[in-house]
Amino acid sequence: MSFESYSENLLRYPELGFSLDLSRMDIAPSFREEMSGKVAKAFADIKALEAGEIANPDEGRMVGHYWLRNPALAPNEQLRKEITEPLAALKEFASQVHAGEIKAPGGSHFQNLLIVGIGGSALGPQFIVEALGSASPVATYFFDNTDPAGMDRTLEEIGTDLDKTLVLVISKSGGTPETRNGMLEAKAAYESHGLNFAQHAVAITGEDSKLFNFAKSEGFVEIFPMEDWVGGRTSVMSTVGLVPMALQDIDVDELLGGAAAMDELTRQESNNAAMELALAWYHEGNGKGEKDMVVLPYKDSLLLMSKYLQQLVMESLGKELDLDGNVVHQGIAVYGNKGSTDQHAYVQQLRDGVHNFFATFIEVRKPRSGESIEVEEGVTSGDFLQGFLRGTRSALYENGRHSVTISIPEVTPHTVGQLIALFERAVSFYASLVNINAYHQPGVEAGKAAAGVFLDLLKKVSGALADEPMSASEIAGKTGGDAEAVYHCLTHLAASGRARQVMGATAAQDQFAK
Ligand SMILES: O=P(O)(O)OC[C@H]1O[C@](O)(CO)[C@@H](O)[C@@H]1O
Repeated sequence: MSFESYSENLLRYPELGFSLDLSRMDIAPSFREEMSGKVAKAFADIKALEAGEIANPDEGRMVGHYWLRNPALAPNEQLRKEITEPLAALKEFASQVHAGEIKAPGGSHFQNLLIVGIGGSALGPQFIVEALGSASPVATYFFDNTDPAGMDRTLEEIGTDLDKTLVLVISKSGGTPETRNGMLEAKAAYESHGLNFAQHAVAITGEDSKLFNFAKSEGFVEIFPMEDWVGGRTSVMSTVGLVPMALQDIDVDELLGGAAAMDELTRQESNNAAMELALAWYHEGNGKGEKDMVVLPYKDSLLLMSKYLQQLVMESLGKELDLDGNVVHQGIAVYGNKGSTDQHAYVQQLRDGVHNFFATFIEVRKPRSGESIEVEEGVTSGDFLQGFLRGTRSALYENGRHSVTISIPEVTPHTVGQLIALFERAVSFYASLVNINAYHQPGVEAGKAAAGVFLDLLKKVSGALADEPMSASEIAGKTGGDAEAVYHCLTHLAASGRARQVMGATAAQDQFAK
């Protein structure tokens, strides 16, 4: 590839030190021409969304995450207040915690945070603390699952410091079972140490949700609001992400400022990094997600970026129906870890194996804050990191595998804000290009409903166990439900010490008793 061609395909925002290199995507100039109608519609759509249109028609909701970093954009005064008042309150709360004006009931400063949440109510805070929290005055722990062993492990890590640990229970809906369970497990742990849970707990949730009412009645230290016009996966710049950030002493204004700057630059109709990224995704996957997105940040602190983007992209774009009700089965699969570590894991397949992906390299130009030693004559560890990034990009391209390279000067609240905004806006644009609603998640409900069916059956199966051993089919005869579903309940009860299992030659011949 000629240098001219690289240069023509390198989009730069010099004021941010940001660039987006699309040269290795091999997009013919005619493609933009072909897409011009869809692109014009996507610009009109995002304008309407930012003006407060019901952009999430299924849920009848506005989509307001772009207002969070520019409240002046919000369509009315009430909405502006819903952004600015909690922002001022959370900063004040964090400064009171840091000053020891709000402290643990025993009199110590809060030294730890335990964040209880899942999906969009955990991934943003997890990504942020990993990227920016190295100098934080508090240690942060998470319950982001209903795995009892995982919670036990986290509690063991906190150890005897539970009395100095502030719990943030985060749930927009306030009714997510995993989060409810995590909160109840945390409460039980506090009580087993003779501590009052509510006096160590803060809720971040929608007004009048189950969690809101629980927090009110128990007397939590504080409740921060979460508005229905902010989706979980785009909530990191709402109270969901900013309360933890402020407590971790990470500059929230810088994060918001970085996002606002990227928003502004990606409102323009030319030199628009978010639109170019969305078009590149469309081109690569034929507008049908035929290629997976492999995210490779060459910086350890951005390790969780692929996980964060996985939810943002896959929950937003993975849809069965388009906005006209046609079955489209849209989506883009996202996975990744970090470079150059993955060079020694799956890059072998990327280079030589099944060709079902494109790579997204994230380059952080500044290697480290201090001086570097030479690991070989004239060469530092950072030179190696850069060498591996450049080398992998070239090696992939030589074998016909495309890549995008996003470059930022260093990992700061401002640049992380830019990256989040870039991908949020690329998702908004891509959703318009393929005509889907990026802001609902009907598929998640199917799994939740099925889990409810399992739990109901589990209770019946547990009640039907007797001293006399029976097979799964015999128990199914008493409880209803199909024998396989009953069998899964029985093996789970046996594994958790609530049933006895006598193995037969086959699953159908296994016997179960009380
Ligand atoms: O904040 P909540 O309501 O607990 O929801 C947690 C997550 O669950 C989902 O609704 C579905 O996975 C996500 O969209 C959301 O971020």
